[in-house]
Amino acid sequence: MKATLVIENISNLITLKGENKPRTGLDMKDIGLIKNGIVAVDGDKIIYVGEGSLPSHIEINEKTVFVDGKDKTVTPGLIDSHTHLVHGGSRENELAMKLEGVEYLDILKKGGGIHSTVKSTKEAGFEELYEKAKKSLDTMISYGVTTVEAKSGYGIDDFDVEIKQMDVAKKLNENHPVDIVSTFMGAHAIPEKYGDNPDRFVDIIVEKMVPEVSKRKLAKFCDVFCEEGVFTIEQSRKILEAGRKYGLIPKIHADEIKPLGGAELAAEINCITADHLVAASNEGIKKMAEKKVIANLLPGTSFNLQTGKFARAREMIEAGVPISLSTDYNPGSCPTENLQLIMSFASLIMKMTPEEVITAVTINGACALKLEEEKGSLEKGKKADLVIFDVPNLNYIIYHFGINHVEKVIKDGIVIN
Ligand SMILES: N=CN[C@@H](CCC(=O)O)C(=O)O
Ligand SMILES: [Zn+2]
Repeated sequence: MKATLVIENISNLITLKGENKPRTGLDMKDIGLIKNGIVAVDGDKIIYVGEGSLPSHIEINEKTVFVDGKDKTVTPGLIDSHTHLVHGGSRENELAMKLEGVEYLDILKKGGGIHSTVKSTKEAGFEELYEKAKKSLDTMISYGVTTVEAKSGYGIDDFDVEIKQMDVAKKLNENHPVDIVSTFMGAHAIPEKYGDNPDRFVDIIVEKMVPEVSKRKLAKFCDVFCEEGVFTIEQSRKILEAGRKYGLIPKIHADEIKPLGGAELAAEINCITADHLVAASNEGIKKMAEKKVIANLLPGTSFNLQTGKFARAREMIEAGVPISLSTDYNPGSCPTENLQLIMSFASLIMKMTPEEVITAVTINGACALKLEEEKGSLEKGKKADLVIFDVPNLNYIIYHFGINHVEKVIKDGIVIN
């Protein structure tokens, strides 16, 4: 077996090795740490992970690239499994309102918030959206993110705009080193013209949009903003079940602000993830644990919305719910691409340990995107997506917060920076 790339003398090699399934409870602390580790890669795949030097069956030659990992911490490529990557415009105009205490759902009700980004996304051409999202991806990869989920949802009833967003994501996936997984989220807000009859819009999503998205293979997942004043539990169930019928795996924005029962619904219909969950009930948490629905937590959103309320990560972990963590990058409720900052919030505010945090943004993030067979841990046969952090240990990444600790990213076996 020949190695095209070897990362050697790694002071802290965090492999996350283990079963390819969502990690829960104490398993979230088991990060497969190897001191003085070594990783060998052939092309875009890992061929060896171990301690010390390479075994004799791994050949090297003059073309093999060597990277020194002394005093570094190496992890699998980070996975940001909840973003609204492709959108037009920005919403810093909402800051003054937020500082005055106007709530997120009230801004939305008045035709701002998501509706204002719907307008900007409609006005932006394909190239403009592409370049803007590309810039965000460049930032994300510089922070160690090698796989990103991207939702539509700023076209809502304008299906051409929904398709434009997913086409941009598709082209970026082809051209940019970061892997992008698409989610159809036409059910992101009730369009003004359906204000009196939201069920009519639900029917359009179910009867027209979902079959077309599936036919054109534009998305892997289907998502709904299940929230007071947005989509009800019944409407969400209807949309997600229609999605599943057409091969789109269900995800749900659940109990972000009001405890509507989104967590319970996620368990009932076996969503792969329920996201946000700030207001999730005890019963919802219990049911998610039973069904092993991943809680995709987004503490950057709580921080930015200034509600002072964060998802109950500790109770979820103790109940046996698998946790992933994401930025929720979007222009309104969480305008940041920085997943390392989210990792610090998860620990400093939601009291997750550094081990639980790294599990949440690697193997559990991979599970949140159903990519666990190829990503999320450093093991033979998996994709050679790795991050070299210029830090003496894992705790340092979390503790020394707000700056970028990445020294190099390796994507598909290629050293990016
Ligand atoms: N809550 C709904 N959707 C996004 C926000 C989108 C926006 O405000 O533009 C979220 O996950 O936070
Ligand atoms: Zn979201």
